[in-house]
Amino acid sequence: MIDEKGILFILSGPSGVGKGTVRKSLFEKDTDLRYSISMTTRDPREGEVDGVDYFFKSKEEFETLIENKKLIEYAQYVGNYYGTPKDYVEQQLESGNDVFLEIEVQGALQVKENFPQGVFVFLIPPSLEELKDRIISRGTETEELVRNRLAAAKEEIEMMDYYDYVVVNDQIDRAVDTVQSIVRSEHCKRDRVAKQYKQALERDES
Ligand SMILES: Nc1ncnc2c1ncn2[C@@H]1O[C@H](COP(=O)(O)OP(=O)(O)OP(=O)(O)O)[C@@H](O)[C@H]1O
Ligand SMILES: Nc1nc2c(ncn2[C@@H]2O[C@H](COP(=O)(O)O)[C@@H](O)[C@H]2O)c(=O)[nH]1
Repeated sequence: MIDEKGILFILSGPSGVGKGTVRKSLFEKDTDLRYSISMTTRDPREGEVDGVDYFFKSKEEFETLIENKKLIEYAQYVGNYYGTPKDYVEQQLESGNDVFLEIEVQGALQVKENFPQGVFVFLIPPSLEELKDRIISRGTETEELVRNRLAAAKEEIEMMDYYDYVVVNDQIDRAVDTVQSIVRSEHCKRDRVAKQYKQALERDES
């Protein structure tokens, strides 16, 4: 059995582009991925469950997590904190499992500093008008929050050059297939496969 650390996949993109929709559909197809449930201080939306959609925290609890270095990244986004739990991600990667993060851009850039070997995927909408329609039609944000999220979206889209892959989420099935192909092809990267073989050969010789 070849042992190797898991791959960290990071999916980013502006609010409303469809990250959650793509991720849920991908996870129905690829059961080997592990989703890292984020921490947030925002209020749960209708139907959201603590420990499934997010770990919902108070501002004080979140700031304690920051102080105790329990997050691999965190960001303030449109008035709330969001962050990725360190222990879960590190344990899963160490056990050889691939981990999937769905996070905004400031956080993704922090992850890139600490996990440069991660695979960074940016999801973009077919147009800004379509993005606005998607946020509004989801029906979860006030008018003010829609405006704030769209303002953030414009800055986020400018950061797409920092990503390894850019996927247009025009049709959901096509976007999911593309992200799944990225996951598969990362497993076939020559360096990764060569390293696995080298480790196995070294073990055989010892
Ligand atoms: N390809 C698509 N075509 C049309 N509508 C879509 C598509 N992908 C997602 N949507 C819809 O767009 C809305 C926003 O999707 P979703 O909540 O997945 O976005 P998100 O990027 O995860 O947002 P956030 O970052 O705010 O959590 C949802 O109503 C979803 O059904
Ligand atoms: N930096 C991080 N961003 C995160 C994390 N979890 C989610 N997010 C992103 O925040 C915005 C808003 O999310 P919403 O659920 O309020 O719509 C969105 O872009 C998420 O992807 C995280 O752990 N770190």
